Amino acid sequence: MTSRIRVKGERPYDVVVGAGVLSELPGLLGDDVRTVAVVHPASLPEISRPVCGALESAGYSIVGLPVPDGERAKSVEVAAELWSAFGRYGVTRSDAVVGVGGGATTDLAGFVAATWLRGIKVVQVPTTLLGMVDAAVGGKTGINTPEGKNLVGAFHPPAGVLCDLATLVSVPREDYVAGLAEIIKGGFIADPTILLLIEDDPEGARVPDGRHTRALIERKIQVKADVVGADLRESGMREILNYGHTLAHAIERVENYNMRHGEAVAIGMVYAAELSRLSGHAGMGVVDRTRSILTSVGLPTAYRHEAWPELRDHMRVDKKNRGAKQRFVILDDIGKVTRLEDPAEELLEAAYREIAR
Ligand SMILES: NC(=O)c1ccc[n+]([C@@H]2O[C@H](COP(=O)([O-])OP(=O)(O)OC[C@H]3O[C@@H](n4cnc5c(N)ncnc54)[C@H](O)[C@@H]3O)[C@@H](O)[C@H]2O)c1
Ligand SMILES: O=C(O)C(=O)C[C@@H](O)[C@H](O)[C@H](O)COP(=O)(O)O
Ligand SMILES: [Zn+2]
Repeated sequence: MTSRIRVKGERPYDVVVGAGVLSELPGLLGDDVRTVAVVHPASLPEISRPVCGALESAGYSIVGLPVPDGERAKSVEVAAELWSAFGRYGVTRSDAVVGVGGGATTDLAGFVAATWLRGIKVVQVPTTLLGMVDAAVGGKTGINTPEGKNLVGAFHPPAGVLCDLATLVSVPREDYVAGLAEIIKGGFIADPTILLLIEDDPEGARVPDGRHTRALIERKIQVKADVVGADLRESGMREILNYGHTLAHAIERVENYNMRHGEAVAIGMVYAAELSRLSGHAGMGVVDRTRSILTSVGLPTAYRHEAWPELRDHMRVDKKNRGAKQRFVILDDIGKVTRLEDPAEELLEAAYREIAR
Protein backbone atom coordinates (compact mmCIF):
# COMPACT_ATOMS: atom_id res chain seq x y z
CA MET A 1 0.00 0.00 0.00
CA THR A 2 1.22 3.47 -0.88
CA SER A 3 0.13 6.62 0.90
CA ARG A 4 0.63 10.21 -0.16
CA ILE A 5 0.97 13.27 2.02
CA ARG A 6 0.64 16.61 0.27
CA VAL A 7 2.94 19.49 1.19
CA LYS A 8 1.28 22.75 0.21
CA GLY A 9 3.01 25.99 -0.74
CA GLU A 10 4.21 27.79 -3.85
CA ARG A 11 5.30 24.52 -5.47
CA PRO A 12 3.26 21.75 -3.81
CA TYR A 13 4.65 18.23 -3.77
CA ASP A 14 3.88 14.82 -2.31
CA VAL A 15 5.68 12.68 0.22
CA VAL A 16 5.00 9.15 -0.98
CA VAL A 17 5.29 6.35 1.58
CA GLY A 18 5.20 2.63 0.91
CA ALA A 19 6.76 -0.09 -1.21
CA GLY A 20 7.74 0.30 -4.85
CA VAL A 21 7.72 4.09 -4.64
CA LEU A 22 10.79 4.42 -6.92
CA SER A 23 8.51 3.84 -9.91
CA GLU A 24 7.37 7.45 -9.33
CA LEU A 25 10.87 8.87 -9.86
CA PRO A 26 10.69 9.42 -13.65
CA GLY A 27 7.29 11.10 -13.32
CA LEU A 28 8.70 13.54 -10.77
CA LEU A 29 11.75 14.37 -12.88
CA GLY A 30 9.79 14.85 -16.08
CA ASP A 31 10.85 14.88 -19.72
CA ASP A 32 13.10 17.96 -19.69
CA VAL A 33 15.65 16.35 -17.40
CA ARG A 34 18.52 14.65 -19.18
CA THR A 35 21.25 14.25 -16.57
CA VAL A 36 20.49 13.16 -13.00
CA ALA A 37 23.16 13.56 -10.30
CA VAL A 38 22.58 10.88 -7.68
CA VAL A 39 24.14 11.94 -4.35
CA HIS A 40 24.51 8.99 -1.96
CA PRO A 41 26.76 7.78 0.88
CA ALA A 42 29.86 6.03 -0.51
CA SER A 43 29.56 3.34 2.15
CA LEU A 44 26.08 2.27 1.03
CA PRO A 45 26.16 1.47 -2.71
CA GLU A 46 23.30 -0.99 -2.20
CA ILE A 47 20.89 1.80 -1.29
CA SER A 48 21.64 3.88 -4.39
CA ARG A 49 21.63 0.92 -6.81
CA PRO A 50 17.82 0.58 -7.10
CA VAL A 51 17.53 4.34 -7.61
CA CYS A 52 20.10 4.30 -10.40
CA GLY A 53 18.34 1.25 -11.86
CA ALA A 54 14.99 3.06 -11.96
CA LEU A 55 16.61 6.07 -13.62
CA GLU A 56 18.54 3.98 -16.12
CA SER A 57 15.43 2.09 -17.23
CA ALA A 58 13.71 5.41 -17.79
CA GLY A 59 16.55 6.53 -20.09
CA TYR A 60 18.22 9.23 -17.98
CA SER A 61 21.95 9.80 -18.05
CA ILE A 62 23.14 9.16 -14.49
CA VAL A 63 26.06 10.68 -12.64
CA GLY A 64 26.65 8.74 -9.40
CA LEU A 65 28.22 10.99 -6.75
CA PRO A 66 29.34 9.13 -3.62
CA VAL A 67 29.85 11.33 -0.54
CA PRO A 68 31.21 10.63 2.96
CA ASP A 69 28.93 8.79 5.32
CA GLY A 70 26.54 10.67 7.62
CA GLU A 71 27.36 14.06 9.09
CA ARG A 72 30.83 14.18 7.48
CA ALA A 73 29.04 14.90 4.20
CA LYS A 74 27.67 18.20 5.47
CA SER A 75 30.78 20.32 4.87
CA VAL A 76 31.68 23.08 2.47
CA GLU A 77 34.52 20.90 1.13
CA VAL A 78 32.13 18.11 0.13
CA ALA A 79 29.65 20.62 -1.31
CA ALA A 80 32.50 22.16 -3.36
CA GLU A 81 33.45 18.73 -4.73
CA LEU A 82 29.86 18.22 -5.86
CA TRP A 83 29.70 21.66 -7.49
CA SER A 84 32.91 20.79 -9.39
CA ALA A 85 31.44 17.46 -10.48
CA PHE A 86 28.25 19.21 -11.68
CA GLY A 87 30.45 21.51 -13.77
CA ARG A 88 32.50 18.65 -15.20
CA TYR A 89 29.45 16.59 -16.09
CA GLY A 90 27.58 19.57 -17.53
CA VAL A 91 24.59 19.56 -15.16
CA THR A 92 22.29 22.28 -16.50
CA ARG A 93 19.23 24.13 -15.23
CA SER A 94 16.96 21.55 -16.80
CA ASP A 95 18.76 18.69 -15.02
CA ALA A 96 18.21 17.35 -11.50
CA VAL A 97 19.72 16.03 -8.29
CA VAL A 98 18.43 12.97 -6.46
CA GLY A 99 19.48 12.66 -2.80
CA VAL A 100 19.54 9.09 -1.52
CA GLY A 101 20.42 8.34 2.10
CA GLY A 102 19.92 9.57 5.63
CA GLY A 103 19.14 13.13 6.64
CA ALA A 104 22.76 14.21 6.37
CA THR A 105 22.91 13.13 2.74
CA THR A 106 19.55 14.67 1.80
CA ASP A 107 20.51 17.95 3.55
CA LEU A 108 23.69 18.09 1.45
CA ALA A 109 21.98 17.01 -1.78
CA GLY A 110 19.26 19.62 -1.27
CA PHE A 111 21.87 22.29 -0.56
CA VAL A 112 23.92 21.66 -3.70
CA ALA A 113 20.72 21.54 -5.75
CA ALA A 114 19.63 24.86 -4.20
CA THR A 115 22.92 26.56 -4.99
CA TRP A 116 23.97 25.07 -8.33
CA LEU A 117 23.03 27.55 -11.08
CA ARG A 118 20.94 29.26 -8.32
CA GLY A 119 18.68 26.28 -7.97
CA ILE A 120 17.86 23.10 -9.87
CA LYS A 121 15.28 20.40 -9.25
CA VAL A 122 15.84 17.92 -6.41
CA VAL A 123 13.97 14.74 -5.54
CA GLN A 124 14.68 13.25 -2.12
CA VAL A 125 14.81 9.51 -1.47
CA PRO A 126 15.33 9.24 2.32
CA THR A 127 16.48 5.84 3.59
CA THR A 128 16.50 6.37 7.37
CA LEU A 129 13.57 6.88 9.73
CA LEU A 130 14.73 10.39 10.55
CA GLY A 131 15.19 11.24 6.89
CA MET A 132 11.66 10.11 6.04
CA VAL A 133 9.81 11.80 8.89
CA ASP A 134 11.80 15.01 9.01
CA ALA A 135 14.97 15.86 7.07
CA ALA A 136 13.86 15.11 3.50
CA VAL A 137 10.52 16.90 3.92
CA GLY A 138 10.18 20.65 4.00
CA GLY A 139 12.99 22.05 1.88
CA LYS A 140 15.38 23.05 4.68
CA THR A 141 18.80 22.23 3.26
CA GLY A 142 22.23 22.93 4.65
CA ILE A 143 25.75 22.15 5.77
CA ASN A 144 27.67 22.66 9.01
CA THR A 145 30.55 25.06 9.61
CA PRO A 146 33.19 24.91 12.37
CA GLU A 147 31.08 27.47 14.24
CA GLY A 148 27.86 25.47 14.29
CA LYS A 149 25.21 23.22 12.89
CA ASN A 150 23.42 23.99 9.59
CA LEU A 151 24.72 27.56 9.62
CA VAL A 152 24.86 27.70 5.83
CA GLY A 153 21.86 26.62 3.80
CA ALA A 154 18.82 27.50 1.77
CA PHE A 155 15.10 26.85 1.67
CA HIS A 156 14.67 24.76 -1.47
CA PRO A 157 11.64 22.44 -1.54
CA PRO A 158 12.00 19.14 -3.38
CA ALA A 159 9.85 18.16 -6.34
CA GLY A 160 8.90 15.06 -4.37
CA VAL A 161 9.94 12.77 -1.53
CA LEU A 162 9.91 9.00 -2.00
CA CYS A 163 10.00 6.90 1.20
CA ASP A 164 10.54 3.22 0.46
CA LEU A 165 9.81 1.61 3.83
CA ALA A 166 11.78 -1.51 2.83
CA THR A 167 15.02 0.47 3.11
CA LEU A 168 14.50 0.86 6.86
CA VAL A 169 15.26 -2.81 7.48
CA SER A 170 19.02 -2.32 7.17
CA VAL A 171 19.25 0.89 9.22
CA PRO A 172 21.37 0.25 12.35
CA ARG A 173 19.15 0.10 15.47
CA GLU A 174 20.77 3.15 17.11
CA ASP A 175 20.14 5.25 14.00
CA TYR A 176 16.56 4.01 13.75
CA VAL A 177 15.90 4.86 17.40
CA ALA A 178 17.48 8.29 16.93
CA GLY A 179 14.80 8.95 14.31
CA LEU A 180 12.15 8.31 16.96
CA ALA A 181 13.24 11.51 18.72
CA GLU A 182 11.91 13.60 15.82
CA ILE A 183 8.68 11.57 15.80
CA ILE A 184 8.29 12.15 19.55
CA LYS A 185 8.95 15.85 18.96
CA GLY A 186 5.98 15.82 16.56
CA GLY A 187 3.89 14.30 19.37
CA PHE A 188 4.79 17.02 21.87
CA ILE A 189 4.36 19.98 19.53
CA ALA A 190 1.28 18.97 17.54
CA ASP A 191 -0.02 15.40 17.54
CA PRO A 192 -0.41 13.74 20.98
CA THR A 193 -1.69 10.54 19.36
CA ILE A 194 1.94 9.91 18.41
CA LEU A 195 2.80 9.80 22.11
CA LEU A 196 -0.07 7.38 22.83
CA LEU A 197 1.04 5.03 20.04
CA ILE A 198 4.59 4.90 21.36
CA GLU A 199 3.46 4.49 24.96
CA ASP A 200 1.22 1.64 23.83
CA ASP A 201 4.18 -0.31 22.39
CA PRO A 202 7.61 1.22 23.09
CA GLU A 203 9.46 -1.93 21.99
CA GLY A 204 7.51 -1.98 18.72
CA ALA A 205 8.39 1.67 18.14
CA ARG A 206 12.08 0.69 18.02
CA VAL A 207 11.74 -1.56 14.96
CA PRO A 208 10.61 -1.04 11.36
CA ASP A 209 7.98 -3.80 11.61
CA GLY A 210 6.38 -2.53 14.82
CA ARG A 211 2.58 -2.50 15.13
CA HIS A 212 2.34 1.28 14.88
CA THR A 213 5.39 2.01 12.71
CA ARG A 214 3.50 3.09 9.64
CA ALA A 215 1.07 5.27 11.60
CA LEU A 216 3.97 6.92 13.43
CA ILE A 217 5.77 7.68 10.18
CA GLU A 218 2.70 9.03 8.42
CA ARG A 219 1.54 11.09 11.39
CA LYS A 220 4.94 12.75 11.83
CA ILE A 221 5.20 13.50 8.11
CA GLN A 222 1.71 15.04 8.33
CA VAL A 223 2.81 17.27 11.24
CA LYS A 224 5.81 18.45 9.25
CA ALA A 225 3.81 18.90 6.03
CA ASP A 226 1.19 21.03 7.81
CA VAL A 227 3.83 23.31 9.29
CA VAL A 228 6.14 23.77 6.31
CA GLY A 229 3.15 24.07 3.96
CA ALA A 230 2.10 27.13 5.95
CA ASP A 231 5.54 28.65 6.63
CA LEU A 232 8.33 27.43 4.36
CA ARG A 233 10.83 30.14 5.32
CA GLU A 234 10.40 29.94 9.09
CA SER A 235 8.94 33.39 9.48
CA GLY A 236 6.94 32.19 12.50
CA MET A 237 5.11 28.92 12.83
CA ARG A 238 7.91 26.76 11.41
CA GLU A 239 9.98 27.51 14.50
CA ILE A 240 7.91 24.95 16.40
CA LEU A 241 9.80 22.22 14.51
CA ASN A 242 12.91 23.48 16.27
CA TYR A 243 11.59 22.33 19.67
CA GLY A 244 14.54 20.87 21.60
CA HIS A 245 17.04 21.94 18.95
CA THR A 246 18.71 24.93 20.64
CA LEU A 247 20.53 22.73 23.11
CA ALA A 248 20.65 19.78 20.68
CA HIS A 249 22.69 21.67 18.10
CA ALA A 250 25.06 22.93 20.81
CA ILE A 251 25.57 19.35 22.02
CA GLU A 252 26.25 18.16 18.46
CA ARG A 253 28.85 20.90 18.07
CA VAL A 254 30.52 20.06 21.39
CA GLU A 255 30.59 16.41 20.28
CA ASN A 256 32.18 17.45 16.97
CA TYR A 257 29.11 16.08 15.20
CA ASN A 258 29.85 12.57 16.44
CA MET A 259 26.60 12.24 18.37
CA ARG A 260 23.48 11.29 16.41
CA HIS A 261 21.19 14.26 15.75
CA GLY A 262 18.16 12.43 17.16
CA GLU A 263 19.98 11.59 20.40
CA ALA A 264 20.94 15.25 20.86
CA VAL A 265 17.34 16.26 20.11
CA ALA A 266 16.11 13.86 22.80
CA ILE A 267 18.31 15.55 25.43
CA GLY A 268 17.37 18.95 24.02
CA MET A 269 13.67 18.18 24.43
CA VAL A 270 14.12 17.36 28.12
CA TYR A 271 15.94 20.68 28.50
CA ALA A 272 13.17 22.53 26.65
CA ALA A 273 10.54 20.81 28.82
CA GLU A 274 12.43 21.83 31.99
CA LEU A 275 12.73 25.36 30.65
CA SER A 276 8.98 25.34 29.97
CA ARG A 277 8.32 24.27 33.57
CA LEU A 278 10.82 26.55 35.30
CA SER A 279 9.58 29.57 33.35
CA GLY A 280 6.04 28.90 34.61
CA HIS A 281 4.64 27.65 31.31
CA ALA A 282 4.25 23.86 31.40
CA GLY A 283 3.52 21.63 34.39
CA MET A 284 5.61 18.79 35.79
CA GLY A 285 3.44 16.33 33.80
CA VAL A 286 4.99 17.47 30.52
CA VAL A 287 8.50 17.05 31.91
CA ASP A 288 7.79 13.61 33.36
CA ARG A 289 6.17 12.40 30.17
CA THR A 290 9.11 13.66 28.11
CA ARG A 291 11.60 11.74 30.22
CA SER A 292 9.52 8.58 30.42
CA ILE A 293 8.71 8.27 26.71
CA LEU A 294 12.30 8.95 25.63
CA THR A 295 13.64 6.47 28.17
CA SER A 296 11.07 3.85 27.13
CA VAL A 297 12.49 3.73 23.59
CA GLY A 298 16.12 3.95 24.72
CA LEU A 299 16.93 7.60 24.00
CA PRO A 300 19.20 9.68 26.26
CA THR A 301 17.78 12.35 28.58
CA ALA A 302 20.87 13.82 30.29
CA TYR A 303 24.25 15.32 29.42
CA ARG A 304 27.60 16.06 31.13
CA HIS A 305 27.23 18.71 33.84
CA GLU A 306 30.66 20.28 33.18
CA ALA A 307 29.76 21.00 29.54
CA TRP A 308 27.39 23.88 30.38
CA PRO A 309 29.73 26.87 29.72
CA GLU A 310 30.72 25.49 26.30
CA LEU A 311 27.13 24.62 25.41
CA ARG A 312 25.98 28.09 26.47
CA ASP A 313 28.52 29.65 24.09
CA HIS A 314 27.37 27.54 21.15
CA MET A 315 23.71 28.33 21.87
CA ARG A 316 24.48 31.99 21.10
CA VAL A 317 24.74 31.20 17.37
CA ASP A 318 21.28 29.60 17.20
CA LYS A 319 19.29 30.73 14.16
CA LYS A 320 16.27 31.70 16.23
CA ASN A 321 18.26 34.35 18.09
CA ARG A 322 17.70 37.99 17.20
CA GLY A 323 20.67 40.18 18.01
CA ALA A 324 21.75 39.43 21.57
CA LYS A 325 18.29 38.03 22.32
CA GLN A 326 18.26 34.26 22.90
CA ARG A 327 14.96 32.68 21.88
CA PHE A 328 13.60 29.21 22.71
CA VAL A 329 10.67 27.14 21.56
CA ILE A 330 8.88 25.94 24.70
CA LEU A 331 5.52 24.38 25.62
CA ASP A 332 2.56 25.69 27.58
CA ASP A 333 1.28 22.13 27.35
CA ILE A 334 1.39 19.21 24.94
CA GLY A 335 0.37 20.58 21.53
CA LYS A 336 0.54 24.19 22.77
CA VAL A 337 3.79 25.75 21.65
CA THR A 338 5.07 29.17 22.58
CA ARG A 339 8.38 31.08 22.68
CA LEU A 340 10.62 32.12 25.53
CA GLU A 341 12.37 35.38 24.67
CA ASP A 342 15.58 36.53 26.30
CA PRO A 343 15.41 34.35 29.42
CA ALA A 344 17.61 35.15 32.42
CA GLU A 345 20.95 33.33 32.57
CA GLU A 346 19.98 31.83 35.94
CA LEU A 347 16.89 30.25 34.39
CA LEU A 348 18.88 28.72 31.52
CA GLU A 349 21.41 27.33 33.97
CA ALA A 350 18.75 26.06 36.38
CA ALA A 351 17.09 24.13 33.54
CA TYR A 352 20.47 22.64 32.63
CA ARG A 353 21.07 21.52 36.22
CA GLU A 354 17.89 19.42 35.89
CA ILE A 355 19.31 17.46 32.95
CA ALA A 356 22.99 17.38 33.98
CA ARG A 357 24.64 14.15 35.06
N1 LIG B 1 16.54 19.47 6.81
C1 LIG B 1 15.80 19.19 7.87
O1 LIG B 1 14.68 19.68 8.01
C2 LIG B 1 16.33 18.24 8.88
C3 LIG B 1 15.46 17.72 9.84
C4 LIG B 1 15.97 16.82 10.77
C5 LIG B 1 17.29 16.43 10.71
N2 LIG B 1 18.09 16.93 9.75
C6 LIG B 1 19.48 16.48 9.63
O2 LIG B 1 19.48 15.08 9.35
C7 LIG B 1 20.72 14.51 9.80
C8 LIG B 1 20.43 13.24 10.57
O3 LIG B 1 19.83 12.31 9.71
P1 LIG B 1 19.93 10.74 10.00
O4 LIG B 1 19.54 10.47 11.38
O5 LIG B 1 19.25 10.08 8.89
O6 LIG B 1 21.50 10.49 9.98
P2 LIG B 1 22.53 10.11 8.80
O7 LIG B 1 22.19 10.72 7.53
O8 LIG B 1 23.86 10.39 9.38
O9 LIG B 1 22.31 8.53 8.66
C9 LIG B 1 22.57 7.70 9.76
C10 LIG B 1 23.42 6.51 9.31
O10 LIG B 1 22.61 5.57 8.61
C11 LIG B 1 23.24 5.21 7.39
N3 LIG B 1 22.15 4.79 6.49
C12 LIG B 1 21.31 5.58 5.78
N4 LIG B 1 20.37 4.82 5.19
C13 LIG B 1 20.65 3.54 5.51
C14 LIG B 1 20.02 2.31 5.21
N5 LIG B 1 18.90 2.25 4.50
N6 LIG B 1 20.59 1.17 5.68
C15 LIG B 1 21.70 1.23 6.46
N7 LIG B 1 22.31 2.37 6.81
C16 LIG B 1 21.78 3.52 6.34
C17 LIG B 1 23.97 6.45 7.02
O11 LIG B 1 24.96 6.19 6.07
C18 LIG B 1 24.53 6.88 8.38
O12 LIG B 1 25.67 6.15 8.73
C19 LIG B 1 21.40 15.58 10.62
O13 LIG B 1 22.41 16.16 9.86
C20 LIG B 1 20.30 16.58 10.89
O14 LIG B 1 20.80 17.88 11.09
C21 LIG B 1 17.64 17.83 8.84
O1 LIG C 1 12.31 21.71 9.50
C1 LIG C 1 12.57 22.47 10.42
O2 LIG C 1 12.28 23.67 10.39
C2 LIG C 1 13.24 21.97 11.64
O3 LIG C 1 13.61 22.74 12.51
C3 LIG C 1 13.40 20.49 11.75
C4 LIG C 1 14.57 20.04 12.60
O4 LIG C 1 14.26 18.73 13.04
C5 LIG C 1 15.88 19.94 11.83
O5 LIG C 1 16.86 19.36 12.64
C6 LIG C 1 16.39 21.19 11.18
O6 LIG C 1 17.47 20.91 10.32
C7 LIG C 1 16.89 22.20 12.17
O7 LIG C 1 16.96 23.39 11.52
P1 LIG C 1 17.89 24.61 11.92
O8 LIG C 1 17.35 25.72 11.12
O9 LIG C 1 17.77 24.81 13.40
O10 LIG C 1 19.26 24.23 11.53
ZN1 LIG D 1 16.02 17.88 13.96
